[in-house]
Amino acid sequence: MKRLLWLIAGLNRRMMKLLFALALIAYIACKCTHLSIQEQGKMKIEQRIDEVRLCVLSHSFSQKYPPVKFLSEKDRKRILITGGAGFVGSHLTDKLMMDGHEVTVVDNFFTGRKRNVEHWIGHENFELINHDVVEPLYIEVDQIYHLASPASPPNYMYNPIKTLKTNTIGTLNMLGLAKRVGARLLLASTSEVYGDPEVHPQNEEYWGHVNPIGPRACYDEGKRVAETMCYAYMKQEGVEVRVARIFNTFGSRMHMNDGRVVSNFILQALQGEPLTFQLRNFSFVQIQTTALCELFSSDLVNGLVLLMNSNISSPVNLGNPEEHTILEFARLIKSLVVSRSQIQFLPEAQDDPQRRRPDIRKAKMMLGWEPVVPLEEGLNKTIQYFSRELEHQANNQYIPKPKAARMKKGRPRHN
Ligand SMILES: O=c1ccn([C@@H]2O[C@H](COP(=O)(O)OP(=O)(O)O[C@H]3OC[C@@H](O)[C@H](O)[C@H]3O)[C@@H](O)[C@H]2O)c(=O)[nH]1
Repeated sequence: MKRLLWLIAGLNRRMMKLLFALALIAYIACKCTHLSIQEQGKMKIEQRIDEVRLCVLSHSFSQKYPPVKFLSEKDRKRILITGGAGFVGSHLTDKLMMDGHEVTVVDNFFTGRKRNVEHWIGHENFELINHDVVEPLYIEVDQIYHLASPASPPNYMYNPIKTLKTNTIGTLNMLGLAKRVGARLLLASTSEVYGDPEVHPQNEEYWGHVNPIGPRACYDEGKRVAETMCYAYMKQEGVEVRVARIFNTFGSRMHMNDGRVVSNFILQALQGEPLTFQLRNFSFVQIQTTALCELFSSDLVNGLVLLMNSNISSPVNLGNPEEHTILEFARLIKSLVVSRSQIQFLPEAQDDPQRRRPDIRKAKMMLGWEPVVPLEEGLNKTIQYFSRELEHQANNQYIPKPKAARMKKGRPRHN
């Protein structure tokens, strides 16, 4: 009996050990399975992140940018364009990007628009900064194209104090930057420094005829003092400067509300509105003879790049010397658009220059530059652009109205 009890006890011990071992295995197995579920989950998340990353990367690789030339480190420049999202600035951005440079666009989006440069966003050579040049800027660059300023009369007259600040403090800030980093600065000046000229055509030696207290003075005098600042920095601090005196320019990416004559006429013709022709007196002679010179934007951009990379530090006129009467412009635009719009004669605004035509002999001789785009071709491209813009706006339920040039009165906002 004793033996039997001992045998049972022995068996129980063995059973106990066996059971204990089984429990231990089960516990470990359970733990392991639990860990692997967690790990599997973690792996799954990591896998998902990798997939998304891959998707983003492949998207950015497959994103179509306009073709960009490859430039070696030595030839590739770091270029700042102030006002680079505007009408002229964005075309300049396109050219410099396609030439293979690194371009930083600075714009406060008063008249510039992201849409003008959105096709470069994400490109490794491109950067867009929302910044007002009235505030200092600290970046490393080799060249500065200083274009930031409203350029059309209704826009620069909208807030004259701001226009003055942009052209004075803004230019000082950019010249300070150029001095600090040893960059060359090109100022986008204007034919408006000649005011209402008493000589015709205007060459770069002419000092101008500007009313310092008139409605155009914020821009005219602002640009005149900007030029003065450039030459003070050149003489006193050795900053390399280039000054382009830009005459009337038109082209795609002009703002719908720009208010200059070509964009107004095109928009009015496309919308079947009367073409607003502004005149000092409505005599037959004036209607037939009031003349206009208009440069197409791609010609201007080529001139700006040639000037920047030249050794000419004195001012250079960039404009189209080909004169057409405003009536010719109106008729040509009407026929290209096939529009039934009438021509409406409006009284001329105060201080409008009577006649301006660039003498471009200096640019021809020293830069080998002259306009090459025929008027009709430039107008057709601009008309196509405005048609597309109108379509886009209509899809967004917004019908823009051309701005009646210089008729604006009232107290503008000041900041
Ligand atoms: O709707 C309009 C607008 C303008 N005009 C006339 O067209 C002529 C040109 O006017 P714009 O508004 O196009 O341009 P402005 O010549 O006055 O100024 C321009 O000149 C040089 C550039 O540097 C500047 O960007 C811009 O201010 C003026 O005689 C003006 O009275 C019209 O007949 N109808």
